[in-house]
Formats: sequence, structure tokens, C-alpha cells
Amino acid sequence: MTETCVQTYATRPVTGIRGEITVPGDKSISHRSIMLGSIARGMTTVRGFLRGEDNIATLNAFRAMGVTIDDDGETLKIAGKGLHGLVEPFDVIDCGNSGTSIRLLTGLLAPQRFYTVLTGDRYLRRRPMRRVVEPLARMGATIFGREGGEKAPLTIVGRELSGISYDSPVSSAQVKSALMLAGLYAAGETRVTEPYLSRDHSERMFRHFGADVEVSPSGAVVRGGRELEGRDIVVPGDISSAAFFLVAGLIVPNAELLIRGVGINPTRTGILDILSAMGGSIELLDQREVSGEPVADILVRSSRLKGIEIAGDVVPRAIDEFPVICVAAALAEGRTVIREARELRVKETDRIAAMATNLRAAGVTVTETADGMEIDGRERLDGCTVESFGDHRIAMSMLVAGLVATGGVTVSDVACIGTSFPSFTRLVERICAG
Ligand SMILES: O=C(O)C1=C[C@@H](OP(=O)(O)O)[C@@H](O)[C@H](O)C1
Ligand SMILES: C=C(OP(=O)(O)O)C(=O)O
Repeated sequence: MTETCVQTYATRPVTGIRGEITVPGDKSISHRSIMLGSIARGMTTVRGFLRGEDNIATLNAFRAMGVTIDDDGETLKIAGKGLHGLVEPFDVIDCGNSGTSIRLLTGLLAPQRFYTVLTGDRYLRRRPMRRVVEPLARMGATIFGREGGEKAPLTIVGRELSGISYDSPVSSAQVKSALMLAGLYAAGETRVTEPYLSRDHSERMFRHFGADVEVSPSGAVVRGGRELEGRDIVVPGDISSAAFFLVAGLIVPNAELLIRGVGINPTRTGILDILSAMGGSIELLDQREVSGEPVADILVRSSRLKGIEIAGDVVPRAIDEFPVICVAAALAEGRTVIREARELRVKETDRIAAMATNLRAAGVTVTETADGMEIDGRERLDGCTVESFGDHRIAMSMLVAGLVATGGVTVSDVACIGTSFPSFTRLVERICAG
């Protein structure tokens, strides 16, 4: 591996992977711990918080709204202000690259007694926001944005809200969580359902903080007006970060890798189901529960993979892992077909188009479809230079591909990796044998 300059990074074929690693804390749980800790009464402590750029954007937003958050490098201490204790920020809140920050904050800020403007980087300002703006408006919210409320910057004029019953057309934890957060303040009940269950970290954490929430297979119901109580939270390792090492462990020869302390919430383990169905050797060891979330150590070994069909309820359960699943598919025997994954087109970049372009550069035959792609696996990948498209998961996926590509893979614009996994390249270097 060589670091050619700050913005570009290259990986080369390795002869094996050995060892044990831990991956940084879960990004979704880290966001929610700041949000709920800030509006709870009393102290919340968070250990294992992910200090990536996305989560720091959320942390800065709450500091700007008057919340004292101390970080000694180990534990965050959040001095919660209660449901109605946030104050109007003096400036625009910059959510950076983080869809979770802007969409969840929109729900949380719509019922405040003040005015806020949320913006983000050039990637975030292209992503769809009407999916949260529209149902929040039905609750009585006043939110403006470019293109009739579709795009950030978003301006939120806080108002009293009323609960609604909303059947979301997309399986999106960000939509669900935005409405649940608004529902904490709204008169009456706020009910949200979705086609397939998306990650349920909000439901679990709402319960942990004592919110009036009911969860059933058909959705979540929140009753407004109840104060939350500060709690201690331990954030498990992010399975979305572990995913890069799971795929590396499967595709690199002579690999055996133990990834410790990974969150295995069933709404997030689509990657394990998919890779196992492809023939991957993946074992869950020492399963336990931490702060209401299931956790395990995951052992992965080199495996011969085969192509499969991926669609249905596993898609939201693996939504952020598709770029690296595409890399596994590119090295599997036969064809992998991904369907019902249109959401990939509205992430940090269009992840279907980005992975199709990048895998073609590595010599793979890929057919794009409106809601997915077909990938014909091959024995080895060709060396190539590709773009990250400003998307952390595209960058890391292609660096995993470089571990088995003749001549390696160079990825330009890799600074984006810092949004979710600042220590990624260091960990790759630690475990790979040249
Ligand atoms: O709620 C969350 O923490 C997230 C939900 C997902 O987005 P969608 O809700 O848009 O599917 C996921 O892609 C994102 O990385 C994190
Ligand atoms: C889609 C992602 O995050 P967000 O929507 O929070 O930007 C991701 O981390 O892959």
C-alpha cells in the first residue's frame, strides 16, 4: 500500500490477511445518542462514539443550540436540556455530508419554538428532502427549501405540531426517525409504517430514554409530551464499517480475520445474510447485548463466492453495504442480480452508477438497471484508477477491490473516508501482508 498524496490512495494485491481488529462505533447510533441525550433531562454518557465528520456535524449542531457536550477522548458527557431546552442557533447549521444529520434534525427542529437553517456540502444539497419535509408539513410544520422543499438549504420555522399516521412509501430509517423525533413534541400520536423494516435504532433508543413509544411489526407509534431521561450508552462497532473487512477477508487468499464488538442488530445484518448466501465463511462468536443492541465478534475466512439474487426485505437491511457487496459480486462465480435497490441512487452519490463505472474500469461486465444492477463475476480484477465520487463507501469499496486487482487500485478524492471511518487505511495496512 502507498499513500501518494493526501487526496489519493492506492491498494495493491496482498498475499493474506491475519489478525484481530475492532471497527469504530456505529454511525447511526452515535447520531441518535447526541440527539436524544441533548433533549433528555440530566446527564447522558456515550462511550464508543464515532468521531467521524458526519457525527461531529451532529455534535456541533447541538453545541450551537446551547447543549454542553464534553469529550475527554474516551467518553462524551452530554448535559441534556430537556424537551424544550434547546436555544436558537446564531448561525446556519452545517450538516456537512450527512443525510442522517439533516433529515433527523429537520424532524427534531420542526416543533421547536425557534427558527433554523440547515445546509450541507455540495453532495448533501443534491439529495432529496421532500421525503421528510412533506410528512412533517402534514403535521403542521413550516419548512422551506430549494425546489419547493426538495433540496437543502432548508429553513425551519418552528411551530406546534399534531401527530399523524404516515405510511412511508420508502423504507427509510431517516424518514421514520425524523417523524418519530417530531412526534416526541406533537399533540397526540405519531404513527409511521414502511414497506420493509429499516434500521430500528431510534425505536430501541427511544425506549432506552423512556419515551412513550410502541413498536410493532407494522411500524412505530410515538406519543408526544413525555420528557426523556439521560442514560449511559455504549455504542457497538459499526457493521457498515466491518463490511469492508468482511469482504476483504472473503476475497483475499489466506485470510482469517476476527472483527470484535460489531453490532448485529437484525435490521442491519443483511450483509451477513447476503455474503453467507454467496458462500462466504462467516461465524458469529460470543453474542451478547450492549445498551439494548445485540453485539458479536465476527470471524471471516477466505471463501469461494457465487453469484446470487438480492431483492426484497434484505435490501434496507444492507443498504449502505451495496458498494462493497458489488466488489464481492465482481469476484464471485456467475452473475449477481441486485433489484429493488433504487434508494442507492440518492445516497452521497448515485451508488449504482458509481459502482458500475468503477467495476467496469476493473474489467468487470456490469449492466445497470433502474433499481439495481447485474454483475458478472470474474477470477481477478484489473488494476485501475477510479474516482470516489466524493462518497466514502465508494472509496473504501474500491480500495478493498485493490487488494485483489492485478496492479492495484488507485482511488482519487479519498478525503471523504473521514465522514464515517477515519482510521480505515491504517487498519487496512495493519492487517494485510504484502
Ligand atoms: O437512519 C440512519 O442512521 C441511516 C439510514 C439510512 O438512510 P435512509 O433512511 O435514507 O435509507 C442509511 O443509508 C444511512 O447511512 C443511515
Ligand atoms: C448513506 C449514508 O449516510 P447518510 O445518509 O447519513 O449521509 C452512508 O453512510 O452510507
